[in-house]
Amino acid sequence: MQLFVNDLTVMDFSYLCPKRGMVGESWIVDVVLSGDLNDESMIQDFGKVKKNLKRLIDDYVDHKLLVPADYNDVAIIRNDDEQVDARFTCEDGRVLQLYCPAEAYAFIYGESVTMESVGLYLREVLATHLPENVDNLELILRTEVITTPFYHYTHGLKKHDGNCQRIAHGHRSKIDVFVDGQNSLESQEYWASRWEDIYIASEEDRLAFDKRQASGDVPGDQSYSCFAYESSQGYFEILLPDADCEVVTTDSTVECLAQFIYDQEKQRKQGAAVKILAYEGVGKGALVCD
Ligand SMILES: Nc1nc2c(c(=O)[nH]1)N=C([C@H](O)[C@H](O)COP(=O)(O)OP(=O)(O)OP(=O)(O)O)CN2
Repeated sequence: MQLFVNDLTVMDFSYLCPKRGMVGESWIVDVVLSGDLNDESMIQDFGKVKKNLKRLIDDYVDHKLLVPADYNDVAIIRNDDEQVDARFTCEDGRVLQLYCPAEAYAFIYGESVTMESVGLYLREVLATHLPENVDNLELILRTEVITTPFYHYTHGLKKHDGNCQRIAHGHRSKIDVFVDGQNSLESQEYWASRWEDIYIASEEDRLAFDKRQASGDVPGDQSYSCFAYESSQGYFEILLPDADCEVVTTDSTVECLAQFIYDQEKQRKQGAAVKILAYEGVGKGALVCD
């Protein structure tokens, strides 16, 4: 007998990719449990499946930076104070470096982070938390079907009192733009291109290179920026190429990003009526209009 739960949760995270750099993602999780019926004539109470498995997925992947532990150009140094220094060099030589509390990362076996490698990692964790009558668990990871332009972004919300304060977590997000009441595919494509695999930083978090806590030089081949902040989970620092960043003068909540896109579109469309629906992952976001 099998029990399924679709849309168990959405994992919002970022990962380091040899080709793309830092990629924000939102993956929907479905689960299938196989086993015998228990005393309640259930494989497991849906309430328990949802609560327990979602908590584990939140603990092990959600809002973390996923690092492919077997990639040949990643250096990971765990310091005594539980800060982890992760320096990742992409195939084209770009360096991405983070210096964050250990719980901000998940180290995934394999040379790259894929649905398959994350599925194996999670399955191993979840399998040890199943009741005795359940003998197998299948995880299905998938992305939202989006038929219009979308982008992948990574950010951190230093003022958030939960895990969104982690400096490198992200989302795969749809963007809807209406100009004079009409859907503007041109604007949507513009933002999907501008924010393809982007890191969104706040100007006030910029850190001078000589104040960095992470080890290693700033590469000299292209221009880099460093951003850092202290929040309730600890000290977070990131170094990355300027070409991979959008630096805003506000926080990067979805409300602020919708306003940023709105302001830019008002300039691009020279006074036309503009309406923006900016998403943060799946099924939620902020709306700004005239
Ligand atoms: N009003 C806003 N609330 C939150 C924002 C925001 O921009 N505006 N942003 C965040 C975080 O960035 C976070 O990544 C959002 O993720 P979410 O999955 O919604 O958060 P939870 O894990 O708490 O929700 P689950 O349903 O458990 O996945 C937070 N809030």
